Amino acid sequence: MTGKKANGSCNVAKNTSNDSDNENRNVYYAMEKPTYAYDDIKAIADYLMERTPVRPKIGIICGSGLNSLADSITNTQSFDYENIPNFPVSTVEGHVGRMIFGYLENMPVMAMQGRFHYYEGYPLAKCSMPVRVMKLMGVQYLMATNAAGGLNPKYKVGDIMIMRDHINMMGFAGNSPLQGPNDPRFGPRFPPMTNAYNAHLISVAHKMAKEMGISHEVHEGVYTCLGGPNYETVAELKMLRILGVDAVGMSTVHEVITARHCDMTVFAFSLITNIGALEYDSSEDEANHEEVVMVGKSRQSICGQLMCRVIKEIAKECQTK
Ligand SMILES: O=P(O)(O)O[C@H]1O[C@H](CO)[C@@H](O)[C@H]1O
Ligand SMILES: Nc1nc2[nH]cnc2c(=O)[nH]1
Repeated sequence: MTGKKANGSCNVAKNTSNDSDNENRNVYYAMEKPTYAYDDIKAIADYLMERTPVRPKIGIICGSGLNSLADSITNTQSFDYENIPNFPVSTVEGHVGRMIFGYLENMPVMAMQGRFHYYEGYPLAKCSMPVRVMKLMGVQYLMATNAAGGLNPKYKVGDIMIMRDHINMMGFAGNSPLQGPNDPRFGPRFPPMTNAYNAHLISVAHKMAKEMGISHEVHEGVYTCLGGPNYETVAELKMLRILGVDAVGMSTVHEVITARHCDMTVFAFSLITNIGALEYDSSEDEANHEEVVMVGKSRQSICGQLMCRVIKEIAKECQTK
């Protein structure tokens, strides 16, 4: 099954016409609602569960240009974000704006083709709200991907950085997806982040990279998320490097915090789509989103293979449990 037709009922939307007035209203509506209470999120999860028989164990978030990570999913059913009541909409090129349900390596999965970013105007809690929808649908593992600028001098464009850790720069400034009243049905008020990224899955990913013969282009490092949408200045990049950042982007950290808060196991990686310019005269090195999306598209097959192999290992482990 593919798409809205197979689903039959996922066209039950706030707006059924797609003229630009309605589109604008949808965007406005999605931005208007600043936070989601447990019941709001449960209503979204219920809406989806009433329309798909898939009970996902793994949630995937596709980064910029990485939509086709979801292409290997079989028996798919998809829901455009704009047709899911109270769901935000994707406004960034390279983010399709669709939730796919189906099976990967025999594991039931749901995949977001398109995520939400702070710079789009959404508060962090809203950016990562879909992670809580995943949780309420039964997801135990979050696999997040992103496009990022490389800061570690060993990294080259097209390399993959398995996320070992992150530095929550936006958190330093008092901005967190967990800000506001805590609902203990999701998790504790003060969740630890020491082991945010699952060490076992990191070692599985290295093993898989070795089997694929791509170990030389797969690294392990520290990611940071800045608010964007502008890319960094030279001074900012130099500072981030001193702080121990290997790759910089505008996403993922809030999703991971939200996932760990509700006790999901997290695996994440960055595709290095550009190299952060540490010199003023290197104008040809200036980051641009077209290049980011293009590199994403050119490397999505290899990223997809790595992800599928990690999922295959999770599937094996789930069978023996
Ligand atoms: O993190 P993802 O969504 O992959 O996208 C990254 O690429 C975009 C900038 O080119 C930003 O949105 C940044 O976060
Ligand atoms: N902040 C940031 N996000 C990115 N996403 C892809 N490349 C970059 C980058 O260089 N900086």
